[in-house]
Amino acid sequence: MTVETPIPVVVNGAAGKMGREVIKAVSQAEDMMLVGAVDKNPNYRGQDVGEVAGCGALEVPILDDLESILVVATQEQVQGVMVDFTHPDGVYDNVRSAIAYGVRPVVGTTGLSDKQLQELAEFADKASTGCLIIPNFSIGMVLLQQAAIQASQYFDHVEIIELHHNQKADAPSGTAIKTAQMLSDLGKTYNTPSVQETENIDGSRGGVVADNIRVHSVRLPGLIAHQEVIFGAQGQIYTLRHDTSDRSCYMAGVLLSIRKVTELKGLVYGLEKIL
Ligand SMILES: NC(=O)C1=CN([C@@H]2O[C@H](COP(=O)(O)OP(=O)(O)OC[C@H]3O[C@@H](n4cnc5c(N)ncnc54)[C@H](OP(=O)(O)O)[C@@H]3O)[C@@H](O)[C@H]2O)C=CC1
Ligand SMILES: O=C(O)C1=N[C@H](C(=O)O)C[C@H](O)C1
Repeated sequence: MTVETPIPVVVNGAAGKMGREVIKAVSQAEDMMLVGAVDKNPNYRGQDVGEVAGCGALEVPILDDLESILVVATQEQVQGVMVDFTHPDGVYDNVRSAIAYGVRPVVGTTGLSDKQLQELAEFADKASTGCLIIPNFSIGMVLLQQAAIQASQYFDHVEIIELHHNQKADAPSGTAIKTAQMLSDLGKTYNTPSVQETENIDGSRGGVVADNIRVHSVRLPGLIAHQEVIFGAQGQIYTLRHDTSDRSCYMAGVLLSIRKVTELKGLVYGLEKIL
């Protein structure tokens, strides 16, 4: 029996809410090896990432220089993977750096613009490197999106409400944008207005994401991540809802993505494409 060489994994944003979950999941995966932990938060610099994540010492310190850790990843026998859960402001540069060093990005960070996604796709293509950008790693959200696509065959009116904790930097959520894009890609015309609307308070009708599909963003302490897709027709409402109660729900998708990205060439956007 041949024993496969473990996939070297760098976690960027390792001290954050998602980063800590990824550290726990990767350190327990037998086919992965944690080779580096990066975070810009100075409070954690030099600390053992396993201690910070709450899973016991892993002998991997949290550092703040991504490029030096990417160099470490390139010295392993097999091509490494960088998992990024950082911030919308830094993720584009992080992905460029990883690809430039030949380390494959698995990106959970949201907030990349369409232009940035396009540029990263071109960069990954040129480098012939796999890159996964996944706005939502939970299977429940993939199922919700599939149900929404099915429902849109029968409903012409739809709006999205996404609700998140109030530490979230970007609005609307990456998941809501992706959901609206998936519905828009079906080529239908949604939400034809039946009256001339006036928005007396700016923003009260939400933001139009794609093809006249509106997204409403709620931010409150006590929430984690929730989304409703509400379809309406004469005399009936059909509501699809997904709720997360623990960030561990994303880890099966993250581990699958780390394994799959090593087989890809070019950028893939969305968990549904690799299931
Ligand atoms: N795809 C998915 O399924 C999911 C995606 N997300 C997304 O992941 C991202 C992170 O979320 P979350 O973990 O809740 O956020 P947190 O703020 O809890 O964690 C982010 C961590 O990254 C650090 N950081 C910020 N910028 C950089 C950078 N340029 N380089 C390295 N480290 C950096 C932060 O430091 P500091 O605290 O100093 O800013 C913080 O420690 C968000 O975009 C969120 O929307 C979240 C959940 C699921
Ligand atoms: O910030 C979060 O928490 C989440 N962000 C992602 C998004 O913007 O869609 C995924 C999930 O909703 C949690």
